[in-house]
Amino acid sequence: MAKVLVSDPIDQVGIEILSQVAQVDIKTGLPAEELIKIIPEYDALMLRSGTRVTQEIIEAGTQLKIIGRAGVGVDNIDVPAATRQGIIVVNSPEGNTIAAAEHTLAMMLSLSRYIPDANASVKAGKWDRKSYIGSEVYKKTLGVIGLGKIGSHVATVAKAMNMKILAYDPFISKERADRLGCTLVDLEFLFAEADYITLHIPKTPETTHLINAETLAKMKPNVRIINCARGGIIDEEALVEAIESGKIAGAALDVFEQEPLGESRLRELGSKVILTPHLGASTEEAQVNVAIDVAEQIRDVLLGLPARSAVNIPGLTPDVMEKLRPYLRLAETLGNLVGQLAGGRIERLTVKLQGDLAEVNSQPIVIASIKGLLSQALRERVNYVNAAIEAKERGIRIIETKDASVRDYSGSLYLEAQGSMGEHSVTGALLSNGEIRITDLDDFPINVPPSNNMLFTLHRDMPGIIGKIGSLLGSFNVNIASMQVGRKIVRGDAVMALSLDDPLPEGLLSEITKVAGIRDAYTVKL
Ligand SMILES: NC(=O)c1ccc[n+]([C@@H]2O[C@H](COP(=O)([O-])OP(=O)(O)OC[C@H]3O[C@@H](n4cnc5c(N)ncnc54)[C@H](O)[C@@H]3O)[C@@H](O)[C@H]2O)c1
Ligand SMILES: O=C(O)CC[C@@H](O)C(=O)O
Repeated sequence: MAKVLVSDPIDQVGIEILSQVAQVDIKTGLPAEELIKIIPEYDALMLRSGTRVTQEIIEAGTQLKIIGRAGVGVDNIDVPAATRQGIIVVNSPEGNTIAAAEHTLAMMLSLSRYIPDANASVKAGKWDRKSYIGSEVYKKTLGVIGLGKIGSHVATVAKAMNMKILAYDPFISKERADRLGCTLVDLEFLFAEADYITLHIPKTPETTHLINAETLAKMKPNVRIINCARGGIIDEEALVEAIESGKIAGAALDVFEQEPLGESRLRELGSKVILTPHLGASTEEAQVNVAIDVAEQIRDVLLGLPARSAVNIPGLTPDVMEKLRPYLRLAETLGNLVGQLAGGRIERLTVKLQGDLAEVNSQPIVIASIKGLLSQALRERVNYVNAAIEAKERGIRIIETKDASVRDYSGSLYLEAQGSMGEHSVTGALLSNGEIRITDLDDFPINVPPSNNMLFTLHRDMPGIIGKIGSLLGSFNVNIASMQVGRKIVRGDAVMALSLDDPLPEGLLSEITKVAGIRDAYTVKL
């Protein structure tokens, strides 16, 4: 039975889903060394933001097939390291959107009305109504940085509170911003105009310390900043100075450069600052949503099904995957075949989807073709996750084309590879019963099923040559299962495709190439 390690607190509903297919061990708060020690025995790892999945942990996870992040941000997982190792990383892109957006709005209102401090004061026995004169958000300007899922919901609710919304997001269209009632602006304008600034962007090299001494200096003195996105987008030192010196009015932070927050001057800024311990996703509803979303994906992957929200492979719904599965098999088989014909060092692979196949999502088929192409070199190390990256690292140029006008079969796949043994092409199609047929080799029409041991020859179309090859194979006790010849013109060049019951013995291939009229011969294992 597969084994899943749950390394952060996850809602019970997720554990129940995982338990349908795996032994589930819940071990939260493990130090990194401990995790490295035990990870080799697990097929899957499920976590929240509390576990940092480093390259070292990933490399130790030799059995790992999937890492599931019960939440959105995967910045606590070394995704490139997982991709290199062929491990799928999945998340829950929408499960906690509302929770994080509502936390943001709660922070904005609490900051404006000093609610945490006023509450603490009453609980301390006081009745102080003078110290907590707040300000309204009504008719104020909210600057939303990052108009994705959470930013959009924040903007929609803030709009209903009659706030004017400015948004900065270089990847969002004006039409989408218009539909949300937001004005897309550049950062300089947003900094200069906003009374509240809220961050809803991922932490990337470009967004790290986006809010720093220089950008803080461009803001209004009454501005209040809310960060429920990721620690490190704000330079905390610079923020503390700006609040202390009165350059800005305050900040509400749910996320920090270091989590848990250690010693920090942020704690000393009184009612101008609200701090919560990364609670954006902490609602019952969100925790159920993300637990179900991610546990289901882990379960499916352990059952050999696709994941719907993989961050490092194309996400495919099970019904689309079901339809594509026979074509993925076709692509892998042809990739493997053309890779062996073209030789070890492949420089280029062209993948052409023809006929009805030109209508489907090509990305998985291209990836399957690459997987097949690299399978001789990498064996089980290559999979759908790392095939593209492995090809890139080997400098293989991938060209993808489509031609809906090819109508030999309802859909066919053409692969052409340039490698150390020259350029070769193969075409294949599926019969109505799902069987694969190789329908073309180096532009010669044939019609053969793939088999474990195959022999292909390029020869002159002349009497006796087929018999000679047959006798030669017979003299080495190799049984022929099927044989097909393809030619374009009579007595011109032709190809012969043979399925063999036995592998070709050492030395036989060079004997075959010596037969008069044979130009080339290739043996292939599929
Ligand atoms: N506090 C929490 O518990 C909590 C919960 C959920 C999500 N989050 C975080 O909130 C953030 C937003 O999540 P989401 O689900 O809305 O993500 P999303 O992907 O839907 O939206 C992110 C938006 O940021 C934009 N963006 C990317 N780089 C940008 C840049 N340099 N400048 C401006 N915009 C940029 C993207 O175009 C996108 O529209 C993420 O960092 C996520 O990790 C935090
Ligand atoms: O796990 C959590 O509670 C935080 C989740 C949040 O930061 C996310 O990115 O989804």
